[in-house]
Amino acid sequence: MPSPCRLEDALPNLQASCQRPLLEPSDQIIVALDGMAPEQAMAFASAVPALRWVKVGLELFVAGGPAVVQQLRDQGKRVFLDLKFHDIPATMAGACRSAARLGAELITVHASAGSVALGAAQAAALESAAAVGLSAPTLLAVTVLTSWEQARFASELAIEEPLSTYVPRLAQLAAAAGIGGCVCSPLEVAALRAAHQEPFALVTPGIRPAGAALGDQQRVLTPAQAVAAGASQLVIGRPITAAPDPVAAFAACCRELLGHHA
Ligand SMILES: O=C(O)c1cc(=O)[nH]c(=O)n1[C@@H]1O[C@H](COP(=O)(O)O)[C@@H](O)[C@H]1O
Repeated sequence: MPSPCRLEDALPNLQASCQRPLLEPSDQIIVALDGMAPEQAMAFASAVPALRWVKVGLELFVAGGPAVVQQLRDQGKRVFLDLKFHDIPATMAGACRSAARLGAELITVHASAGSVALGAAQAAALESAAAVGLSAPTLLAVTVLTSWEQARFASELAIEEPLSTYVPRLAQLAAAAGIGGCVCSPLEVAALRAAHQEPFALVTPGIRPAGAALGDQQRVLTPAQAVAAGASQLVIGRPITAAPDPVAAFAACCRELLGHHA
């Protein structure tokens, strides 16, 4: 994790390279604020004005709670609250009711919770946001985590169906329950996009710029490949946040997408 000072020092370079044409790519990239204490996450976000979307995951939320979401929103950031709810219908609904009140615009649930739980979660999120005068968040159903690879998924979970049909099956379940989009590997985006047109959102983690370390990710593509396949937005964490120069790494991802749009 870089010090906020270094980020601030590097900021003019980012601003110079992030003029108007970069706005669209910077709307497509969601930076996962993992591996940071709440105060570091706040410093990171404020040091990168071109960064529009941030993801608050389990690690940051458990450490900082709902205040983290509010503080990021106060900085003008759009928040993806990624707590991956997976529970019985009543608990899923209650969790989404509370999450929607925080002003998160994207919220994750697990598709494998099933259609009753997904429907209850969706209804609760809509009702709760409306009750406090907020726009309804988009619920995203996580299909199969990008850290799974086919062979281990089959052997450990005893699910023999190929991911190439299992993931679309979960996406269909979510869409039929009224969920607004899915989280999937970029490898599955093209098939899901063929079946589910916009505005159904396809958000893809498992993004690795060419040459970046895979870490625990298994089903990956580069930023440009993921967008070319039909991803709505990309979640990128360590390739940016653990880079020697995170500001430059963010700008490089934006430029890669600009090249794709050109
Ligand atoms: O829901 C997610 O965001 C998610 C789903 C998934 O299948 N795979 C996955 O990596 N993620 C999240 O996306 C981020 C990826 O981070 P990096 O691997 O560091 O780019 C992490 O915050 C994960 O929690």
